[in-house]
Amino acid sequence: MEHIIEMKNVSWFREGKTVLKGVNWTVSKGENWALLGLNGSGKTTLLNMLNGYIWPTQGEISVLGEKFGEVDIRHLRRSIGWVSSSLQEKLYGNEKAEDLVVSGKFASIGLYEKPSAEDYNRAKQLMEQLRCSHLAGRSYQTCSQGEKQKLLIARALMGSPKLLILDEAANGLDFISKEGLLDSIEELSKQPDAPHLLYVTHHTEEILPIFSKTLLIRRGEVFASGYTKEVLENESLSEFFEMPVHVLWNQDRAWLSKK
Ligand SMILES: Nc1ncnc2c1ncn2[C@@H]1O[C@H](COP(=O)(O)OP(=O)(O)OP(=O)(O)O)[C@@H](O)[C@H]1O
Repeated sequence: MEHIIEMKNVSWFREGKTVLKGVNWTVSKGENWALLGLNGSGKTTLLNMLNGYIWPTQGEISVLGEKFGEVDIRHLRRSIGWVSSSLQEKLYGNEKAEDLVVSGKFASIGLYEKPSAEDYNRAKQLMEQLRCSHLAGRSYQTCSQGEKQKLLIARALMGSPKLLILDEAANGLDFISKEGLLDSIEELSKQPDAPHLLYVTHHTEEILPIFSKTLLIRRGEVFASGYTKEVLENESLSEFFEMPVHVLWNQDRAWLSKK
């Protein structure tokens, strides 16, 4: 498999509206990408498409080397983790943190078996890796937003995905929790068995240096795509936001202000 994601001229029309238009995008093996766009730019639609929940009106999609239309999408989904603050927040309540993490193994294959001691060991390891092992024994609903995000990432990793989508993962987090989560994501990316990461965000400064490539999407079209350092610069971002902005690079992250 050469490409992790390949979209060729992908469009999606709905209710007389063009939601995605002529999207060409290739994620090659070994790359971690950020996806940046304003509200309503088409990010969620794109993610729904990658996961096969919606079908392109035009164009071709391959994910993990499997071409849509020729592959059993439910099978493919087992290899894709999708952590979304808005979607998954509502799903769990009383469950203990470690049970929630362990359940990721079964969620991805859509059946429930009694988890083995080995499964719990793996869950513990993942919680340690994400620096949230102190949450064992706590019920999910009593955890903070930042802690919940880490548990949901650990849960997604339990299914050993090859592609992990982090969808507005730092939404609603305070400064400390956000930086803590970003540190964990950076560490995760350095593990030998790390999945390919796709980090979806509204904020340039959340794009860590591990995301060497960035896709800018605006009004359903690819505005720019390429090396993060080249994409996140004054001229291109001012045009992207249709407002003069200044980018300050600090510790390899792009901090934005109005000019
Ligand atoms: N099923 C649908 N039918 C009609 N229009 C839709 C549908 N789904 C999305 N849209 C429209 O397509 C556009 C893109 O929506 P999408 O949710 O993909 O944006 P987004 O980038 O994820 O936004 P946000 O950052 O606010 O979550 C919006 O204008 C939205 O109203």
